[in-house]
Amino acid sequence: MEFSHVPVLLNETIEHLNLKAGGVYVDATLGGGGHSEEILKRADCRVVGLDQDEDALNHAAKRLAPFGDRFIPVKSNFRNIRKVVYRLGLDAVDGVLMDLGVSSFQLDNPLKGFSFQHDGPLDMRMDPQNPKTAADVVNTYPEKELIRIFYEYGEERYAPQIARAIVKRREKKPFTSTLELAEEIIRAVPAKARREKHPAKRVFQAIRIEVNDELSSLEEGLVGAVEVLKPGGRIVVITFHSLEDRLVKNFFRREENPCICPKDFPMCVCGKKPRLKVITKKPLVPSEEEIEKNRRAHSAKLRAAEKLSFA
Ligand SMILES: C[S@@+](CC[C@H](N)C(=O)[O-])C[C@H]1O[C@@H](n2cnc3c(N)ncnc32)[C@H](O)[C@@H]1O
Repeated sequence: MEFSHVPVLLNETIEHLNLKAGGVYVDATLGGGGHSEEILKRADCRVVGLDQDEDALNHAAKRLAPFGDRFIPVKSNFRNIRKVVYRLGLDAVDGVLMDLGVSSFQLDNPLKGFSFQHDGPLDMRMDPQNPKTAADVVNTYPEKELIRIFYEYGEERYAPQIARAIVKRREKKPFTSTLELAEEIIRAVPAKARREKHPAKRVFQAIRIEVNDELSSLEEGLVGAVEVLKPGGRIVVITFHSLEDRLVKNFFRREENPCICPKDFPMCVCGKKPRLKVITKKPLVPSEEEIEKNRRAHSAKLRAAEKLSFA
């Protein structure tokens, strides 16, 4: 299968990473290697590229082979960024990029089971070694738990109706394919909801987040990223839905202003010191021109922050 993924907010990412010759940058979501390639072209630096999907990693390693030992591929979840950096014998790095979610390659490959439009196995694992698949979630989670996931991770208003329909149907025959599930979701929502976005979009997002434990990975990855950054180093995060964006925004805010003392205290006694300065007070979004060329970019938001010198 052809690997095609157009990097989102490419110039904005490069600009906010503030690249310098001799620097070391972690691309924590290597994917097709588009962002990494541009980083390697724009500065005489090194890139450590992480992905939990071995197919993505192998493809990107081939694409970036011309850069020789300036590119270091590592199969890992970015929640382990600290371990990866220290194992490579590095004390700290100059920048970290996270371009979240799945790549077009993963979405368009029916065998990975991410798409509600192409039929494939109910899988959705970015890392095939992860024991939990989408089929496990859909066929074994209690109804209450499905409702919670659809509400929390999909912000799906028809969560109870969809969860009920899934549980009723699986009692007769467990779900095995993406289209079976998508069709059941379509039947479960009221007719007016079928006219809006594809009714399965939010539920598929929710199941994908659950299968890959995406929000905890992100939280842990952000903590690790701040720790491995050198003073003055930058972290750039591109998100694709409001849950991720809120998590990043709140994390950056807490790191910029961590004091937990009551507001009426004359001075800080909690001792918590800021570690980041937020560079993007509002998130950057793609231009209309970029969205026209690449539909996938339409929900992207970029936030960047810099590690403080005394952190
Ligand atoms: C949106 S794509 C990145 C595309 C890339 N920036 C490019 O230009 O081609 C996201 C990639 O990150 C990987 N990924 C997502 N979450 C991850 C995590 N927690 N740890 C490691 N890799 C992750 C996915 O497998 C996918 O290949």
